[in-house]
Amino acid sequence: MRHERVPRDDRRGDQPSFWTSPSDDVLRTLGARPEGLTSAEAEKRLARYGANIAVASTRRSLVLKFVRRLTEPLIAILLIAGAISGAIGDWQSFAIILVIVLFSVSLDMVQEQKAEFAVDALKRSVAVRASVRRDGRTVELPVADIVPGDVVELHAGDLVPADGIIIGTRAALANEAILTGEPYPVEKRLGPCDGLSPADAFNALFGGTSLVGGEAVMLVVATGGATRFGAIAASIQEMETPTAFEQGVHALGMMILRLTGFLVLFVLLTQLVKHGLSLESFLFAVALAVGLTPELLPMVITVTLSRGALRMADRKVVVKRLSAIHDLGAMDILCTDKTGTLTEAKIAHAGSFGINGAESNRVTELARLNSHFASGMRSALDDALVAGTCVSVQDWRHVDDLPFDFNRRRCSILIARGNEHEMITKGAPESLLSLCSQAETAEGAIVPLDAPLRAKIIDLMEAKGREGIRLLGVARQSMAMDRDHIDLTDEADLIFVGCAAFLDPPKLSATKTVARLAEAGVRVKVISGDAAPVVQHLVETLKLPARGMIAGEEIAALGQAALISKAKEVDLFVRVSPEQKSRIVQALRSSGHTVGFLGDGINDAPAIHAADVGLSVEGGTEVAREAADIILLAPDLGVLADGVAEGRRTYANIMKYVRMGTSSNFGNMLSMAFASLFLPFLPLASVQILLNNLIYDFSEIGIPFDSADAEDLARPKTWDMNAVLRFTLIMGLLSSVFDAATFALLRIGFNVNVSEFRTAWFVESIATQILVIFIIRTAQPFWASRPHPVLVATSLGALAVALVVALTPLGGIVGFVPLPASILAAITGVTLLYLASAEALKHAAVSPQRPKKSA
Ligand SMILES: Nc1ncnc2c1ncn2[C@@H]1O[C@H](COP(=O)(O)OP(=O)(O)OP(=O)(O)O)[C@@H](O)[C@H]1O
Ligand SMILES: [Mg+2]
Repeated sequence: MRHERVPRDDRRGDQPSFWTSPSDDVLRTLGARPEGLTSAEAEKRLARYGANIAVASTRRSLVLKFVRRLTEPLIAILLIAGAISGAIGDWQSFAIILVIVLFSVSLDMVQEQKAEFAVDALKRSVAVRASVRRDGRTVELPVADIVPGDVVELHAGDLVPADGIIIGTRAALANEAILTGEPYPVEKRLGPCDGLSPADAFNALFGGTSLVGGEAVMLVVATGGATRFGAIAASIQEMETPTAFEQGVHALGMMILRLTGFLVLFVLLTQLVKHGLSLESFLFAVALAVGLTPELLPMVITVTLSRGALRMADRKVVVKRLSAIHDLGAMDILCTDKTGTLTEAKIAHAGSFGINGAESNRVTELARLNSHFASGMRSALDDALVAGTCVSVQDWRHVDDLPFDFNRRRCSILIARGNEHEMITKGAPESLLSLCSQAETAEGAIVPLDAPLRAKIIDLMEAKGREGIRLLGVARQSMAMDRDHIDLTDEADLIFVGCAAFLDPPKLSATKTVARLAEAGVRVKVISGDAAPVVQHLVETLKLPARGMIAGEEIAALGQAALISKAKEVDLFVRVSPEQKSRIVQALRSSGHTVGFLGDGINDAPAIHAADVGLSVEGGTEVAREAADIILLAPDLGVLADGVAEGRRTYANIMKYVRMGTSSNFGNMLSMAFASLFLPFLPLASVQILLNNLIYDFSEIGIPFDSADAEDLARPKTWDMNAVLRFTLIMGLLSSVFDAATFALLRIGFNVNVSEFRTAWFVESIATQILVIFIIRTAQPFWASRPHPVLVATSLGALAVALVVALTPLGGIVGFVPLPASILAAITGVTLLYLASAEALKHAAVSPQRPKKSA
């Protein structure tokens, strides 16, 4: 086996400032070649350096997860208490506790694990890939497979997959904001570089940054955890900030936890005072705490969201950040860019016109030369231009160019032919026109660009725009022969030649989608870099219900406060820069809206990042897809409206758990406190409480499958703590009243003994807890909304198991006794009465959510 020369240190590179060495030296140290590694070499290196993943996954193995759950304080105490009872001879309790605990812990875990696996597979399907030279060819590989020594080809819009040194470049511009905070792109060129600081390293690219212009070939020096900034970058990208909804659920969980703590202490104290210290009452208190803690909520949220993600995947929507599903359901404003989302992005060059409005080959020729020689970011407009043949490309030689950027909205090239030296600029026509002082006529004469001519050209452009034709202005200037470079000051005093025209058919599915969204309470706003007439025409063609328009120029003059009020009123934003896109999103968010942003370009990435829910499309640039939380695989926008419905359905189902959990927990707490005060014995043995908890958990497995009522899907929904508290108080009190009635009935009415009491109480408690789901899962009368068969099966199945355990000789193991028919009949009566009261009271408990104020 050939020994490979590779850097010694596996983790943090022993090449602290690799960019200070000449690239040949770096190639040699890495045992690499400009044409790339072979697959065999790469495989060896992968084994040695590990996958190129900046932050090792925190996902634990199944066994570790299991152990971690068993060592959670409550479960641990329970197991110890169980062991003590085993030690003093009550081995039966010990065995039962052990079985129940193991069973319920595995039940949660298996569900969670299954869901996570499925979602991980989905995420991998949209993972970032990179073009790598291997075996003398360029192949697309998952970023994780990249190793030191690899040669990676990068284009504008790509993410830089690892740290490396540039060995080839064409006007590469990198955005390193994620590392340096500097929003403006920095130029990258060949080295070596003297500066020791990475900020000086003009010849290096760093993992986590992105290429926003030009092209670069990079030799990978460090991967994964060894990258200079990779770890930071990845943690920024991967950070899942909890949504308002998750925070709400968490706050609620904490509140229940504290109440449970109080209650358990209270029960322990009353037992202590009444009966002195006993293992039994201690076990009872612990079992109670286990039963009452909302330990299932996190698992429930994961499982419900994962199921939501899987269902969305069926509709060709991949969810990268699970909690984005909530945001999608809560979203009340969707911002979208134009090309590729509202249009087909099948851009075709549809001729050109000169200053008199007549068809002009000259303009087309100049535009094509510009597209051909421009080295920066290429847009679909360039592709459309160079798709046609340009006769004179061969004659010209590239001298210099000023790449495109989204703030100038133009690019210039300097080319030479014989003794000609020409600068050609193309870009957003109205701003290009303002840089011109002369114009070229169809006959080739240069005339002054006076006010009437200027007005005529503007009229011409607006007329084309109103027909939905996109335009790029073309201007030129002859330069002195000794000029070998151009800079921004040269973009002045130009000669206007005309405009190239483009067509991009509107996406007809957008009309229906926007209508569906509007019906669902989501307002759509278009945020485009294009000109006002084009956007206006598109909006009219698609019959979008949009009002008001504002241009980037005006936005630049607005303070944030003014923008906040303006952004709410206006639906169309034109000629906006990438920074303005994200400013608009932030303004909308700060006025209380939940904002989505759908875009595909480099210029959309900041806004996608700034939104509550960032959306991109399969064909979008890598940076946009990386910034997005959700990626639409199908070009049809209809999936978006489906996604919103799915988000709301998921929300509705989680609310079912929350309601079930809070009302029964709160009710049980009150009842237990009450029982331990007034009963001469414990209302349930500890194993019975655990069994109750287990069966109840099982009954809820079906909830993520459940369908939601049309009412739940109609409006954006957000977490409302007051509504939850209101529900908890009303429904919790109701269940306590019925518990108290059952106590009284059993003790006074039937004068039962301890075992009979516990059996009857167990049956009543589990039946009411399980069956009430059919009442509270819908705001309609329960018979009007049909539950999902899986939910029916798990609920009734769990109830059947509970009844079998309690009412057959099997129950003897956990201390149950057969009940006389009269008691059974009475319990059935109480349960039915409870369900009827719950049905009657639920409208008061579920206060209808206040509709969010619309924009
Ligand atoms: N290759 C190019 N050369 C010169 N100018 C360009 C080029 N690409 C785009 N422009 C100019 O920059 C403007 C903004 O670019 P672009 O249309 O991609 O922005 P956007 O915000 O993504 O718009 P959209 O809503 O259409 O997706 C264009 O309208 C055009 O005037
Ligand atoms: Mg765009």
